[in-house]
Amino acid sequence: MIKINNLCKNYGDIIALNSINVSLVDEKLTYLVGPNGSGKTTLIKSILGLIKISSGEIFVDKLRLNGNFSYREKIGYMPQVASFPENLTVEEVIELIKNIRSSITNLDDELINEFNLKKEFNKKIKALSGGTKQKLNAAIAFLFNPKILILDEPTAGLDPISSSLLKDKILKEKSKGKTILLTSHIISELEEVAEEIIFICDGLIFFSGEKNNLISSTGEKNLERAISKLMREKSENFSNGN
Ligand SMILES: Nc1ncnc2c1ncn2[C@@H]1O[C@H](COP(=O)(O)OP(=O)(O)OP(=O)(O)O)[C@@H](O)[C@H]1O
Repeated sequence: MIKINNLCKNYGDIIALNSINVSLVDEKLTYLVGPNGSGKTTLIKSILGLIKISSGEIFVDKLRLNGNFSYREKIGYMPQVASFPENLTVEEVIELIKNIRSSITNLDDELINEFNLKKEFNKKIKALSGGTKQKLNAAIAFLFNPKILILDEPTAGLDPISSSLLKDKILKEKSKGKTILLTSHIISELEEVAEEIIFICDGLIFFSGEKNNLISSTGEKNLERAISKLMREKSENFSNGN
């Protein structure tokens, strides 16, 4: 469904993505993991067409991305930090986005209800707490029933109850056959939901495959320890100049 060939992205002298080749497995939940500054958000933004890639190809449902953004209708995106118009109310923001995507009618307002967002409907965005803004961000990502979900640090800033509600929703959508890509630094929190892992470091992909294969290849007992081991190895290699 999403296939990436030789993707490079430079920001001036910084090589954020260095000839990446990777595919997302359809109907699975892929966990994109790597240290700070490794290229995760750049990869996500490349798939979404939010940045201009330096070279390479990205295919979504066999369609090569070439400046036509209609494919984005298939994707629900939850950015790391949402930027909604500060002077609109929560309800106005939801209505605005519904109007923009008016062709999609089978809306999924489950998270709006689960997060009890209706009680915040009359508040302006600038008056929301960080966690409530994050709940709105999540609710909008799921609202249009997309077949692909891209979630950048989805549980960051959420209290434990809201975080569990969101994890349950992610699992529910996965069981319906959605393809999900998510990032998080809190590995233990999302270990249970992950099936496939992409490990990225310094713009290079060092592992892409099943979670259990990664754990067994490192000889560790869980994903958190396996990823920590990989990160330590990579940082030692870089400091040794390898
Ligand atoms: N707009 C930009 N201009 C210049 N450099 C950028 C820009 N965005 C990202 N970078 C650089 O690209 C590299 C990859 O950044 P990216 O945000 O993709 O990392 P990340 O893995 O998402 O990090 P984090 O886990 O901290 O969110 C970093 O070196 C970063 O400083």
